[in-house]
Amino acid sequence: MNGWSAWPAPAKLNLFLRIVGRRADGYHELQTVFRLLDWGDTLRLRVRADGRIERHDALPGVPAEADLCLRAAHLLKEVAGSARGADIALDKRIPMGGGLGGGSSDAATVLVALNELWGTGLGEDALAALGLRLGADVPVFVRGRSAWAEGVGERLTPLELPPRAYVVLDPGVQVPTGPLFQAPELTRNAAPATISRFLSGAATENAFEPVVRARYPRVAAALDWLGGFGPARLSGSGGCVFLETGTRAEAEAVARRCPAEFAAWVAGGVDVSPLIAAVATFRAGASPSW
Ligand SMILES: C[C@@](CO)(OP(=O)(O)O)[C@H](O)COP(=O)(O)OP(=O)(O)OC[C@H]1O[C@@H](n2ccc(N)nc2=O)[C@H](O)[C@@H]1O
Ligand SMILES: Nc1ncnc2c1ncn2[C@@H]1O[C@H](COP(=O)(O)OP(=O)(O)O)[C@@H](O)[C@H]1O
Repeated sequence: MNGWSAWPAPAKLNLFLRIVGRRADGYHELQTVFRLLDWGDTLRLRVRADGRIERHDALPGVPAEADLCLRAAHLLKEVAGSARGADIALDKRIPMGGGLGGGSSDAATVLVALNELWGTGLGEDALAALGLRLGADVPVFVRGRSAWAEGVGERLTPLELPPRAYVVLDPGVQVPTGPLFQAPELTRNAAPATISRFLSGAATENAFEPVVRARYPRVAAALDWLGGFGPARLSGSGGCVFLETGTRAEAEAVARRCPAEFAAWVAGGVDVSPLIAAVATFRAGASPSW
């Protein structure tokens, strides 16, 4: 052991996303279903005694002040008043700007893991509130449960969903979230749905899909190709798209046929994040790994 431990930062899919209003501060009220995946990034962390927070492998195009791993570590250190620091390394697998919540999940994992490693003792509610200061998608990853979400995504009701596999397709385009929420053609006043309508299969749309389809031809092409195998959907504000299947083998059969212009892989949906198991492992005195 060299002091490093490995912590999972899973990706998410939005199985449904509807925008039902807009707050006075310009943020949108939405309803969405976050499905956590058994696949994602890995954060490697090591406590430093000198109080410094160091990032070992900067993400291309992301300056330190925008890096969500660093922002999460500094925020926790400031709020909890910890004298300790951390070395942070990230094995990045989740495509950036893909609508799979990679940056948000990385931030949540840093908050949750450093809270353990530093012994700062914040509870789940306090960590979720800190996460919300970093991004609307961070609380679901802190709480670590697939969930029905309202508000800006922070009012969460955990869901137990049937076991499903997913083919996830990356068209190779980064879609920035902010401008999409500003799109004039976005439907932002839809009638609210209910959890039971979602569970019955009657609510599966994503409000961003028509906007992203029209603005990003490669995403449209990915939806069209995957749509040949079943109802393909956009995740979040895109650009990744996905298809739900009953078994992993079905998903793998589709992924194998993916044309070279896209990248495809297969992931399983989980009700509980692998981050929860990592915390339990750490509390039992072992080193988490993923
Ligand atoms: C669309 C969703 C669906 O899960 O995910 P992604 O596609 O980004 O993964 C989320 O709502 C995105 O959450 P997140 O990516 O954390 O967004 P933030 O960083 O908080 O916000 C980026 C920008 O989007 C706009 N924004 C975000 C959330 C929201 N409910 N209303 C908004 O209007 C704001 O202009 C904000 O400045
Ligand atoms: N650790 C990180 N991982 C990914 N993106 C990050 C990270 N830190 C900051 N960012 C910034 O956040 C933006 C959106 O990130 P990401 O979570 O990957 O996409 P999305 O919001 O579409 O799910 C990136 O384009 C990047 O500029």
